[in-house]
Amino acid sequence: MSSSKTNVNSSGLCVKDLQVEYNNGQPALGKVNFILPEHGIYTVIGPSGSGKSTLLRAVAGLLPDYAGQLLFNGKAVQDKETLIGLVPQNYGLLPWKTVRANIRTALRIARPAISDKQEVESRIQRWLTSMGISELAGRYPLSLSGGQQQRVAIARAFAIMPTILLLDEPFSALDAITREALQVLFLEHWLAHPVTALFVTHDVEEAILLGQQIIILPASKEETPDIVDNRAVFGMKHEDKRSSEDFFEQTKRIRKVMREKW
Ligand SMILES: Nc1ncnc2c1ncn2[C@@H]1O[C@H](COP(=O)(O)OP(=O)(O)OP(=O)(O)O)[C@@H](O)[C@H]1O
Repeated sequence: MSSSKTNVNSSGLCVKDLQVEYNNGQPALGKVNFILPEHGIYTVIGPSGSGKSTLLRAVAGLLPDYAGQLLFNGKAVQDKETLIGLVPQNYGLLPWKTVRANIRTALRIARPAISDKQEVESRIQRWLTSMGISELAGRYPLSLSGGQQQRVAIARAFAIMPTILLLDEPFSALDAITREALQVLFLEHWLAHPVTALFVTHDVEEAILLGQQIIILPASKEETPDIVDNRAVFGMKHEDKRSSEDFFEQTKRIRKVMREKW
């Protein structure tokens, strides 16, 4: 997508001419432009080292330095009003706190205005129930399976109601069956509570199943990312996606870009 099309006044997350170099002066992320509309979800794929995590770190406000602009509804994403939720690959749970306390701590930090204890507890309970893990509330993260820990991480991310939800390969450490179950669960929750989301994955199928648009980062920092419109597949019933002609066509389209640019 060319930078001229990236209008900084658009609503949603506007990434304009974003480029990142770490201290060593090597480019970590080539020039990226896109607009993720509010309540939209885009997936990001790219080869190892192409800058997927760097892109998320920049949006999360974790990088002191970058070139370009990062705006949400016209304001800098670092603005206090923009609450960022992050679901990392390694779940990011506090091992010394129970499942319930993990979510409670996140709420206390991210949503200090919700001070009513009962409201906090009922919100935690609601999310634990909807992620199918209420019986795990008193357990510690390290006593849980990877899939269970990731359910907790997702419950926690949705519970704080972030302005932007960033997911960094959240399912890549899981076995195929658990992964597919969590894809369905995540999508159901996202459809019910469509938070503006950027979802990084290594997996082409996952990118097609979960993104309205798919941002494909190239291996070379000199090249422009490709952005593939995936609304046709995204709009289907989840169980029909994989067997559809559109899904097959998208797979071919993305693999072609991978052959040329990875
Ligand atoms: N803290 C850092 N300091 C210096 N260079 C870094 C740092 N973090 C990442 N890089 C470099 O920036 C580039 C992009 O890294 P990044 O982790 O964003 O890629 P990625 O696409 O997420 O890779 P992977 O799929 O392997 O996780 C790589 O060349 C990496 O070596």
